[in-house]
Amino acid sequence: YTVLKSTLHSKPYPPGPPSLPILGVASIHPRTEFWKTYAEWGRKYGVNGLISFHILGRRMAVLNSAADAANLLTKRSAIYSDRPFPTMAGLLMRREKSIFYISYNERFKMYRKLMHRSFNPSAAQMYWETQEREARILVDNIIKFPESLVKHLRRNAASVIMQIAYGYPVTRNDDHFVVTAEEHMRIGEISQPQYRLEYSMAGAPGKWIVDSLPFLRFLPEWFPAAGFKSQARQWREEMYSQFVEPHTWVKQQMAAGTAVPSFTSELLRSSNGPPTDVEGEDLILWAAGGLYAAGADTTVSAATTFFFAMMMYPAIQNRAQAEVDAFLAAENRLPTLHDQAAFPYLGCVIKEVFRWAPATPIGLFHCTSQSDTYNRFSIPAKTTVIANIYAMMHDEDVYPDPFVFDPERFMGSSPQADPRECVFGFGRRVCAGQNLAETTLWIQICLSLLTVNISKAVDEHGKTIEPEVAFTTAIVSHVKPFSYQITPRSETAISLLRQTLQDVV
Ligand code: HEM
Repeated sequence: YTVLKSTLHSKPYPPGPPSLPILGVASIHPRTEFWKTYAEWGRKYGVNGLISFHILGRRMAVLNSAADAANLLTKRSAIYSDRPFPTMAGLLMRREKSIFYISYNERFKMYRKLMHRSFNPSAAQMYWETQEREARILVDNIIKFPESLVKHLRRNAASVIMQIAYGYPVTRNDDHFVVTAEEHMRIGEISQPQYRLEYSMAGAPGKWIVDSLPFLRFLPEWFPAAGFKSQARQWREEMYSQFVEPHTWVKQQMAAGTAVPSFTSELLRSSNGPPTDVEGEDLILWAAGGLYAAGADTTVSAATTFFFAMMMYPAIQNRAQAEVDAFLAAENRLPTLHDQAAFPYLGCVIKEVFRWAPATPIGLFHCTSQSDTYNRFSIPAKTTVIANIYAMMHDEDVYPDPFVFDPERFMGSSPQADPRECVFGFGRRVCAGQNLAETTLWIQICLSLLTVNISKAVDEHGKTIEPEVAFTTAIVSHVKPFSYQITPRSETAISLLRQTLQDVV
């Protein structure tokens, strides 16, 4: 059908790898780190990296260059700002109001307005105290229990997000709200049904026959082969209650006069926010509900990459530590988010963390709302459009020696392009929490550099264990588990840290 359509078209689709009728590239599509394959296909078959292909009839276009992403996703955002909407994980689970799935419509614009009001760089300063306090708790935990580094990073990200979204402090690893939010991410909030991804029970390809044969959705729930319908209903209800429970908690806190300022409480309270009638409240509930899935895992991925990179590049760790040590010596206090400008090298380290191993290598998929023509190619309506952020961040023309972790790229009189222009996505769907992500990471990284060293682990014969540089395949990709050693440093910084933590208690 697609082939026929292509031949009938006056303009061809962008070129792509060899493809079979019906199956498309399904048989040659890799299961892991397919962003590397997309980059390769872009070089082999593409026009400046632009390629397209289909999988089981669904047309996909991959943008391997930042220029194409800017030209289409940003400059033509009126056409390129929808999201693909899968049958099982989207339609049957009624996720059309989810910030990840919602089309580019009036309700979507309201979400973005609410998030912008609360998360723009100046408004987001209201969360700085929380981010700073949580970062101090994080570092204290890392010093005490270094073997659980990633667990601490997870708990920290969860706690920061839950406080931003609901003013809800997470004090235990088995916190009810966090456990259910994690479970629902696994079910499928940012699942992409074309792929086998970690967080995609609802979106796993081939798992739900209704994704291939959408008309089956009309079967009644009791029909023998329609088990997917009751599963969808159960997940839909569970995921909805995951949004309702913390929202209701905020309302109880507000009624009792004990609510701390948060995204939800400020909007429920604000006179110039949306009217808090049933409809307005539903908007706030769905906007806040997406924050955990969007912000927790991504932040953990970037923070873990930071520790991994510092372990792999000790000279860079030393140089970043020299900068934070000089601040401590001059000021005799711990840095806060107000001090960001005093750490130029640290700023470059963070940019390089974003570039070297982008947390979302293929971003979140966009979808065209109408057909378009780009250069001499046709991009039909309902094409899934993938920005290959990984490829853009490893483009040798933009970043020479792209696999080397080198913050100096961003220094001097002709710095290389700022990765933040790409790693947070594009156009009207660009990450709504970019500033929050950057500040959370900044304070975590700054305090970690001051207080701990990370180095490669040593085996029982005293031999250094060389870690593999390997990443998981998922919408949010993580460096694979690695051995390391963490040791405390700077007694002055640690005693200042413990002092401030006591003040908090
Ligand atoms: C290192 C951390 C993060 C990275 C790398 C990241 C990256 C991204 C990317 C690539 C997208 C998709 C953009 C597109 O479709 O073009 C996105 C969307 C989004 N992000 Fe982030 N993000 C991070 C942290 C956060 C945080 C902390 C929050 C909120 C507190 C957040 C909230 C969102 C939301 C709500 C969306 C959906 C926007 C939409 O569909 O309109 N993100 N993010």
